[in-house]
Amino acid sequence: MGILQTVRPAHAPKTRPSFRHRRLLRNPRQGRPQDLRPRLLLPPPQRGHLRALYGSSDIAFMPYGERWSQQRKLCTVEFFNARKINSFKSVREDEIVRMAKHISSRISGSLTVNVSELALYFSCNTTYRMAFGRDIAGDDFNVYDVLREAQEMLASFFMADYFPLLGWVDVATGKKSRLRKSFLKLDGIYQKFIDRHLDAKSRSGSEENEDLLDVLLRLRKDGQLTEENLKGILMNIFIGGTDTSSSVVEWAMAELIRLPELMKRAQEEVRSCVGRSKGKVEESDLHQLHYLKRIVKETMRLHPPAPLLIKETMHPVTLSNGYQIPPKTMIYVNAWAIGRDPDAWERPEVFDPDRFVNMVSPGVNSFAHYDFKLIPFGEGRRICPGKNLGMLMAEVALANLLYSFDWQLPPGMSEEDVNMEEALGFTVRRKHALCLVAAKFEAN
Ligand code: HEM
Repeated sequence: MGILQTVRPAHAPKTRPSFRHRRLLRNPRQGRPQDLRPRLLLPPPQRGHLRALYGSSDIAFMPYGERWSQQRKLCTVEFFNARKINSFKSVREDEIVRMAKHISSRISGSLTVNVSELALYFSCNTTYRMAFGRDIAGDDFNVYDVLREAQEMLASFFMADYFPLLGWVDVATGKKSRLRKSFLKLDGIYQKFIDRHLDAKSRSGSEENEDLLDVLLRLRKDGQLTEENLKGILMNIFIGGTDTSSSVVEWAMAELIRLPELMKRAQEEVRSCVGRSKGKVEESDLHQLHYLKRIVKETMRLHPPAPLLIKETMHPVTLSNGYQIPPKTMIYVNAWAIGRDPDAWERPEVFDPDRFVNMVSPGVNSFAHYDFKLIPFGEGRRICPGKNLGMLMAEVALANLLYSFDWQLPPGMSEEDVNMEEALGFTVRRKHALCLVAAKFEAN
């Protein structure tokens, strides 16, 4: 996740109405900008434990500046672009087929489907294949566990982040060594693939067929990236790109199973637009699925995968109510609270995808029109560069779940029983896995 970002300085010319900045910086649950200050009089956290990873040489944790800007531009040109994302279309399609097969096997065994796990596997497998060009199933380590542990450590409370002089507490409680061990495991995986890629003589093919690691290795060879940059960027792709899109799918399914009318409408849309003969929803079908797209947006309003955006002021900032923020202040922007703010949204607690009908968005996946009320991908210079890929993975997975299967709650459970508690973490996943009964949809 992006850590550092400028907030427009007080003396800068206004390019947008100032209330937008106020909205961004306000915690609606508390109602006053002052409440953004950490509770219990804690000083602002430095999140040093995060920056220590690869010496902040990745994109997400690198401080704002010329180097960050060059590195981000390089990655955008090389792989966060439509052509490259499209070159992995067949990988995503394969993984959709694998997901459907898994569900069918659960149906024939009269077993429930763990939708949360399934969504995570889909995004992990897809990311793994895009990054390393090989199937996750062929490897002897459990990537899911390694990633889960790393994500947990990232979200943990470290004393040194708040009180640098008390860093010994993290050492004494064993947290620091757990963090190190967990990242050494991830590092071991990256190194293994780097070695394999360097060994493989056959990997001198065209740029068109390069996986993401090929691209990174080429950039390293050209002197545009260091080894640390390379591993840091791999970490961003795995930590930033897997949990996030899968959380959208599990929350969307949880909302829909509680509102069968909405589920039915979404299924009718996808089935009638795509037609039965096709057998699956392809990425090229997504542009017709307007209701599904509204469901995804509504899901991200209520359940933004990255609920807290961390920013740092570079200049003194004065809010329109006179509140001053000094430079070098860490600011948490609470995207979760903004999405539920009654001043911003009518009946914010209701899951209503149709609220977006009259909020015409200028681009297919653009959120810019929503006046900073919907910021699941952040905003500004550090807006998520994987936004289009993340949306694509979430939409195609959800569309296929709705197209091929009918879904029900397990026997004895009613809509009110669906537990919507959130787990603590860097990304907001469900506390309790969503387990549902699937049935293969057969057209009459
Ligand atoms: C639904 C899916 C996703 C969501 C909701 C999401 C959300 C976010 C958010 C909120 C930020 C921080 C933005 C800010 O500070 O203003 C971010 C940054 C970032 N994301 Fe994503 N993300 C998603 C998918 C992805 C994917 C698929 C990738 C890569 C493959 C990715 C890579 C990154 C990177 C590298 C950054 C750091 C950008 C920087 O600091 O310049 N994300 N993401």
